Amino acid sequence: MRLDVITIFPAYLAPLRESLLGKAIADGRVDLAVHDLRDWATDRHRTVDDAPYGGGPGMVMKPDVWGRALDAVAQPSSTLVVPTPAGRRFTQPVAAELAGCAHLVFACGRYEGIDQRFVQDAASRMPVRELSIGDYVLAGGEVATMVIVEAVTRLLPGVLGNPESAVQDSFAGDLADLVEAPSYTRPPVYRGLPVPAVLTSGDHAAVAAWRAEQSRRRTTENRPDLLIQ
Ligand SMILES: Nc1nc2cc(Br)ccc2s1
Repeated sequence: MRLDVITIFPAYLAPLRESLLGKAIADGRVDLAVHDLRDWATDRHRTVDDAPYGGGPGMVMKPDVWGRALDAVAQPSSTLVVPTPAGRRFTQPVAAELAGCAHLVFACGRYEGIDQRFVQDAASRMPVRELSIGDYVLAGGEVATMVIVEAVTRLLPGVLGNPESAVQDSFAGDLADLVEAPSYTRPPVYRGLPVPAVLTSGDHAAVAAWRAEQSRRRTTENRPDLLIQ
């Protein structure tokens, strides 16, 4: 998979080269390039924004600068991902879908967002996914891009140390609409708190049943919205 990220704060994306994704890049499983949007600005001030038509607070990012940037990195197999609070919800199934893409281009908006004509024009020549990572507003799309990139690339073959982990994730595979059961490891007693006895019983069927019940209990307590579908 190739990832191109376009942003006015390239340094913000530095953490993507750490940990699992950093190893996937070193192993050649993922190609990552981060680009400074201002490289495609045409004036000496490298301007990327302007006042909003129709009035209102803040500034809007210019479509022409974004259009030139996308033209420079796009390939026939590209999918454009635009993190935005106004987008469709980014979920584990969406992460799995994006993990099947050959090339993802991330457009990190700032200010009041990107002129919609950039998205409209891009959609005439490639798949475009406007995605929300949650019902809150960040200062820009960079953090949302890192969330999406991590959720997607951990699903790629060979990136996760133990691919079984992805099957037992919350919201995925066996737990499609449930959160995962709580996890425990040594010591057997921590500050007077023992590990649930079933987990040291050696009875795999009992452990599986207990975990399924714990997933249902936790989902009911923390995410009842997942049960109404
Ligand atoms: N939750 C999110 N907030 C924002 C803000 C901007 Br500005 C750009 C993208 C996103 S995604």
